Amino acid sequence: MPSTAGTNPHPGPRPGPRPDPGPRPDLDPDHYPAPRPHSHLADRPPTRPAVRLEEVTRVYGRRGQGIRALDGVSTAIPGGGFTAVMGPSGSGKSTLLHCAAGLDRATSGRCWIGDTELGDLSENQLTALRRARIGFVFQSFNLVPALTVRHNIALPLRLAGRRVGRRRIDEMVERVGLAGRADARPAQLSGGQQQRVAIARALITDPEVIFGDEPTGALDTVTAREILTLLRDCVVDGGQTVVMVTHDPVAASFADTVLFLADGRIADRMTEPTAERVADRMTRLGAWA
Ligand SMILES: Nc1ncnc2c1ncn2[C@@H]1O[C@H](COP(=O)(O)OP(=O)(O)OP(=O)(O)O)[C@@H](O)[C@H]1O
Repeated sequence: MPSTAGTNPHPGPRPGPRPDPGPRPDLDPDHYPAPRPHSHLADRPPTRPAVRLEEVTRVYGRRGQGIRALDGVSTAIPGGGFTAVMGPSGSGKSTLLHCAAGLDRATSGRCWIGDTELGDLSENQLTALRRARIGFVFQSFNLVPALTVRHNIALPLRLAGRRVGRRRIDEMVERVGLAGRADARPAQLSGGQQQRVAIARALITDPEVIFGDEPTGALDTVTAREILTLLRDCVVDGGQTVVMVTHDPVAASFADTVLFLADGRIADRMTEPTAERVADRMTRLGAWA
């Protein structure tokens, strides 16, 4: 999906009323229809947080003297919801994702997946937790080129020493819309199909949380919408929790909640987002100045 950064007609905050810039083609609902209504959470009883951060800081550099990428972030992400994380470049989105997912250690503060505090875990325990309870989807797909679709999807089960049931893999292949392509290798698939494999691989262990770092960043608009719909289906139909970093307001509009980061802090939180409201909030954060 092309970033909206280069086409934003409202560069940076400015004093006084803004002139009407006319419609943004990338936010035109006919061009890019809105996702399903954000109503499914309202029908459910409140769930315990799937991910929780308490006063988390992450400072890069020697002896904590360097860049403060996260600066006292506290948030609870509900289970069974779709949360997008947005913010200007360098605001700490990836760092937040990495700390929350146990790919990086916070400098101070505490992070939980469910009831498990990550700071209490050894490296081996953290690796085991990631394999069993977390799925990842990246912008660059990160598939193993030599392995078929089926074997890529089965990989997390093999790494965790779990049984690989052929029927389960085939069901997963079908669920992500790749029936008939199970024996293909990644190079024989389109970008969107490769991301479907990556999502199936993330889902195969039935993880508590799927973290996505710009999962649609390398895809065209139509394919991105298909992938976002698939992720949303994981939440609405599968009861999964998805946390996704994105730069794209339209992608964020597929989420139930958007967290906005600025300078390593949570600057705002929006429920039932629309692309227009998200774009407006990002503009006011100075994201596209
Ligand atoms: N390994 C690292 N070493 C030093 N500084 C880092 C490291 N990783 C990130 N940073 C710095 O931490 C800050 C936050 O980076 P981060 O990648 O989390 O931001 P981001 O919001 O994801 O940015 P982008 O949207 O550009 O991907 C930035 O100033 C970045 O330069």
